[in-house]
Amino acid sequence: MNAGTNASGAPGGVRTVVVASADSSLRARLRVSLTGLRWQVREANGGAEAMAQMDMARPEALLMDTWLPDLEAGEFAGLVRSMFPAVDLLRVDGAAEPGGVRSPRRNELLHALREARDTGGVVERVELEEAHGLTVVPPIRETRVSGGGATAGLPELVGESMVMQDLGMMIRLVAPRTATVLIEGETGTGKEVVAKAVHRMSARALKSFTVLNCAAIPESLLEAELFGHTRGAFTGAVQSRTGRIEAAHGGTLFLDEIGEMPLGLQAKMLRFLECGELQRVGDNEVMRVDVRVIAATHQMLEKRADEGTFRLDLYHRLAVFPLTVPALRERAEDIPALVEFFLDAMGKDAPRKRISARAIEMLVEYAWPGNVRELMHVLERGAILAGDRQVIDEADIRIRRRR
Ligand SMILES: Nc1ncnc2c1ncn2[C@@H]1O[C@H](COP(=O)(O)OP(=O)(O)OP(=O)(O)O)[C@@H](O)[C@H]1O
Repeated sequence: MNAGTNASGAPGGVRTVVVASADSSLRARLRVSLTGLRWQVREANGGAEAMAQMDMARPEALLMDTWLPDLEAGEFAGLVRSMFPAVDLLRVDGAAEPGGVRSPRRNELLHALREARDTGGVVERVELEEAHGLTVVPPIRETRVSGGGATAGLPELVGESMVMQDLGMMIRLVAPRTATVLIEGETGTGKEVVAKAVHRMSARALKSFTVLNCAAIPESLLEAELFGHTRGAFTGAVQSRTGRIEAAHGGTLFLDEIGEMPLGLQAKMLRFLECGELQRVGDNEVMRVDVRVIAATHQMLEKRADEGTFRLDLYHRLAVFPLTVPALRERAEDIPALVEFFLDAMGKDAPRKRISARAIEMLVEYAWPGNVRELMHVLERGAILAGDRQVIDEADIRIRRRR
């Protein structure tokens, strides 16, 4: 990211402003006023899109609505402050976010805001909505919301702990962009769930989500599996084959256990990530494909890179936007919600079971080395052990060791 710069990327020194609002008529009015004042306007209908615009356009100022559909406004403002400290951040109600820089042309921005309001702006919009019983734009909330907060819109990711809310917010920020994502976390924490969520919330959502587990394929076959091969390229290659990268064209490729990729193949992967070009094994022809890569690892890749067992350049290329999925023991408060989620899921095939308070206590106290996957299996086993009883109790919970 081009964090911390406000040098306008626009030609000829034209100043750029990003307008972040879900209200298209407000954006249109602001565009008219600001263009008249010789500002180049970049519009965004939510926080994630605004971050992408800021990254590309390096604006001098950001005008943000007091409510955004995807990110809590106070949190969004905090993120902008930390990533783009030199940007003048103003709310559309004319209030400046405290503590930030002031654009030399702040007065022009305030003038444009006033004009936009006078021509059917914020105040009238609220009045109109109230009069018609429509949703009223809520005031800016500076505190973190729980239950429907940052993980709202991510139904596949159960958990409302702070760490999961932070993760939810990062997912929503990166999803609409093309950046490569590296997901780190212990085994069973939900790295694949996170990768799918990034894909689902991206513009590629209707295209394929292709998974390749680098640890599950023998080293000798991995290159051909990823890049494809021509007929006769190697012994046993009786016909040509499309690789997973090519097959994922237009969509997302999820490379699980990327740390297991052999060093030689890492160089080829880096070339692909840098220029989007690939060659099938045994082929001279170069193909261009458009694939977003999301990689995951349970290993400390940076440490592996320092030790020389993983290419440092590939690590940096993958980790353009790193996401860390927290271990379950770091968010034990999510366990009751996860338990209900899994009991609901199991209740689709068999009578839905409940769980006793003491059993929940045991689950909350346990350290979960296998994370969410282990929790799911412990519950499945508990449900079987409970037999005809409707309630899973302490005796049905078989866990290997306590904290
Ligand atoms: N936050 C979550 N909410 C609901 N289900 C989850 C969550 N996290 C993980 N799961 C479930 O737990 C199981 C393991 O998740 P997943 O396969 O994504 O983990 P992983 O980190 O990719 O594992 P590995 O390191 O073994 O590849 C899956 O069945 C997944 O659906």
